[in-house]
Amino acid sequence: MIRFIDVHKSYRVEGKDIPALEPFSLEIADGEVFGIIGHSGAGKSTLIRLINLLERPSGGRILIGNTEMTALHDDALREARQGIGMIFQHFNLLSSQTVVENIAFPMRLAGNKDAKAIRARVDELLQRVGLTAHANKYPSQLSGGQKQRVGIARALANRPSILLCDEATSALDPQTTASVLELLAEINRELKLTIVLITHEMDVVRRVCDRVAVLDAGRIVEHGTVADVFLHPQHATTRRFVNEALPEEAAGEHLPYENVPGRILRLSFRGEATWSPTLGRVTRETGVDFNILAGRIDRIKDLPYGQLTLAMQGDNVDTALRSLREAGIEVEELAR
Ligand SMILES: Nc1ncnc2c1ncn2[C@@H]1O[C@H](COP(=O)(O)OP(=O)(O)OP(=O)(O)O)[C@@H](O)[C@H]1O
Repeated sequence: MIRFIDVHKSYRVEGKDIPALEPFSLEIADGEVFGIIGHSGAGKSTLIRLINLLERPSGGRILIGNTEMTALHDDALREARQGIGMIFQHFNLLSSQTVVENIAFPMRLAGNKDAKAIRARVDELLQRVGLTAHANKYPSQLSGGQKQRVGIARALANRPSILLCDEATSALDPQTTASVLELLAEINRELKLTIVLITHEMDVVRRVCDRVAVLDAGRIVEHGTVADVFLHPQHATTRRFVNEALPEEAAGEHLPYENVPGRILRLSFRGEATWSPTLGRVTRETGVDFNILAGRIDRIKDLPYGQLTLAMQGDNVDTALRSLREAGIEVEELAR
């Protein structure tokens, strides 16, 4: 578990303390993929760099497991950092070194002198990230997606339990982004390591994260499971991010309802409820009529979900809504 306890951070600029992160406490569980989303300048890089103490907090404590990171210095800190891998937006590879040498680098840095063992580990990592055929190339001979795969292999070299991803897909096209996110999800599943990623794209959060925190001007304004935050965003900033990831019409938020007869409802289905014919059953049983105004079916990580905006009419609408809720469908009334 990564724990931030009453942490805050200011930068000293020209003799003045400029706050970058307001005091916050946060827990990130072992084995989860945790996303931090925010606009430029919100404090994402600062927050993620606090975890491995690339930035020291101005106050508060940061713990990883039972180790208080904020109490460590020098050798102890260097050792603790070996348990934390990091990948970057611009990859940060050594341009004069081959793929193999780049991946071997952190093992050498950690004092490993067994060339055979290092090479065996590099080969294993090359296979994991799908770059075996590119082992002897230099970074300039690789595509952006391949460079990030080298970054991932290098970050995994010393078998960390935490992987930090600093805008790892921001420089990649959508298709390459999807394949790198799929690789991160696979690593999380198979190696059970904790992944903390920062991004300004809700779609990245939707594809791989279990939970998310929304940062706005140095404050965590909302956090929770991705499904909760995605389907019921509370804060204006979160709503903007969600709407960027979805065509707004699909959520049915701003349709001209005035001329539509009936009560305007938004139904959200999660998991198994997405596939079961509950709406048909309930409307048959209660004799209500409905008219679909907007809708979508998608996935949040591995969870299928659907949202339908509809107008419902009839004498038994309240009974129908009760039955839908009992069947695990969330019902919001948008207008009546
Ligand atoms: N080394 C520094 N010295 C002074 N101020 C800094 C420093 N690093 C960051 N800041 C300031 O702290 C605030 C948060 O910056 P941070 O880089 O953490 O945001 P971010 O959300 O990662 O933004 P971006 O997506 O643009 O990288 C900003 O106002 C920034 O100008």
